[in-house]
Amino acid sequence: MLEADNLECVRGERRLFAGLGFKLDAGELLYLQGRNGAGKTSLLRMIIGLLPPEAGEIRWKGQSIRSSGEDFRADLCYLGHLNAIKEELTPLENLLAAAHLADETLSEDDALDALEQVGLAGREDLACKYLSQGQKRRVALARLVKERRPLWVLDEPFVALDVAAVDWLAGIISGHLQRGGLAVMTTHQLVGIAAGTVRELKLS
Ligand SMILES: Nc1ncnc2c1ncn2[C@@H]1O[C@H](COP(=O)(O)OP(=O)(O)OP(=O)(O)O)[C@@H](O)[C@H]1O
Repeated sequence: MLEADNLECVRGERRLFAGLGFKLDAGELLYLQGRNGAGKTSLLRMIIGLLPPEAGEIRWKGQSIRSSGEDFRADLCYLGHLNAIKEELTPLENLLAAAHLADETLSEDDALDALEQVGLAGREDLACKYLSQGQKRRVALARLVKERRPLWVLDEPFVALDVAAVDWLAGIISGHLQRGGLAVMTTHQLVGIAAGTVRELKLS
């Protein structure tokens, strides 16, 4: 469903990678690995269509993501390494706003349920600026609880999470894969995620 052929990435003066390819089908997980600066985030940005490759092509359901545009974006959920939450808004407001921006329907009850699942019950109405780093990360990750778009692209999703939250997130990603979803993620910590197939791609 997601395929990349012969990708080349140049940032500034440096060629980060060339001739890179992969194939990912329903229920499969792709881990991107590599040292700091190897180009993992750059590759994720290519996959979501924000960074055009110097050469090569990425296809979703057989069609180039450059021509599938809106159809591709409707199937995509991207979580960056920054939390992309508004500090002045509460967790509940942030979650509802994120759903609205993504053109998704999310009821207040579902949002409250998601926040409870990420351990933020009792903090729903507190401005995010008063939350800890890990709690802010949990607000961002709460989006995934009700997320049913098939392709998840996650940049360092486990950063700042405690052991219990790492387990919780691994379970959420496993559930997505078991429903036939796909996930691409960067990580510096290999976390055990139950998946039909786990692929690893190392950028050097
Ligand atoms: N807009 C840009 N212009 C020039 N160089 C850039 C630009 N964006 C990124 N780079 C460079 O590209 C390289 C790869 O960056 P990238 O963020 O993709 O690495 P990464 O593998 O995700 O690293 P990390 O593990 O530290 O998050 C870095 O050397 C970075 O400085």
